[in-house]
Amino acid sequence: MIKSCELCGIEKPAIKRPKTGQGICKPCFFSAIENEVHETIISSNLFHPGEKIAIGASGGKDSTVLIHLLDLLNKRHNYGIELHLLSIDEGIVGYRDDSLVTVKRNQEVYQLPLTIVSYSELFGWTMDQIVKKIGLNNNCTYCGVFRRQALDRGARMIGAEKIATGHNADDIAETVLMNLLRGDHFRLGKSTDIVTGEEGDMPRCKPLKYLYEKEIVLYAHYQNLDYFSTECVYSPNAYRGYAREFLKDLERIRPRAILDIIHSGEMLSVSAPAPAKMTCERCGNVSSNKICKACTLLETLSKP
Ligand SMILES: Nc1ncnc2c1ncn2[C@@H]1O[C@H](COP(=O)(O)OP(=O)(O)OP(=O)(O)O)[C@@H](O)[C@H]1O
Repeated sequence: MIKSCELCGIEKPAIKRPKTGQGICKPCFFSAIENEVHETIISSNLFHPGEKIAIGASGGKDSTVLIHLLDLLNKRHNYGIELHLLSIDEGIVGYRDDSLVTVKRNQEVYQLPLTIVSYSELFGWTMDQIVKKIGLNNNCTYCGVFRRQALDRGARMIGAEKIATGHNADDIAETVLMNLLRGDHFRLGKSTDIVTGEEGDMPRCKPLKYLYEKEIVLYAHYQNLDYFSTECVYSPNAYRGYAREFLKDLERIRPRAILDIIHSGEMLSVSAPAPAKMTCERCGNVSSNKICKACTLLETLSKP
């Protein structure tokens, strides 16, 4: 006898759901993903009517699924939010220029406004130039610090109230593991927050916080979404790579491990007070010190 979908009991199962192991049909899989993200948005009170949300659009699978879901759920459930795509061009030839072409195609599909800001216009350096100058050792640090500030400045430019990024459950569980291994108890406490930066003027939220990477890939595939799937041409973050491999091994044995790590992270309290937010004396952007990390890195680049 052919088994039917474990959710509706009618259709033929087409997918073994990575998160639960259930054999389900495509329509039930789509509903499960869409309802889970809606539930996350509502239970965490992520959006308010009239808000402009800048979606960090990199052209990759996560942010492409994020664009698709926010557009769909905003219409389906009348959130009353205005969506605006925001892409950061780090200046990596053969990687970001190609992924931005994908973002532009999606802008047409979803008919959403798109703003692109580049490292070169904001900082006077492209990542290609930075790598030429400093090599492949510390380049991810520069890229991460600059991207954080570029997203903030881009979102302010377009008049957004909040940034939404495509960070998924795997990304968050990896970050919990990395902070645990580093003994970084302050970041450990913050790493599972669904909204961060509320103390500053540009909060960030992660509506895909509970979605597994494998399910995002399946959703994008079965919905025929247009995304760019090449890895960055520069060396990946090695430490995160180890955490990722470990997490994948755990997931193979016990798929719930990803959610359990997130829940453990959520339960760990932070004993240290958050560093006070200041304004960088040099560039005027948000900082935890007198001079922000981006300006400090720019200073090192300007040295011969
Ligand atoms: N160049 C960029 N421009 C705009 N947003 C970005 C950019 N890079 C990353 N982001 C945002 O940060 C999120 C996490 O980025 P990360 O580098 O971890 O990429 P990822 O996990 O491969 O995500 P994606 O599949 O969306 O590229 C992305 O989903 C996106 O919302």
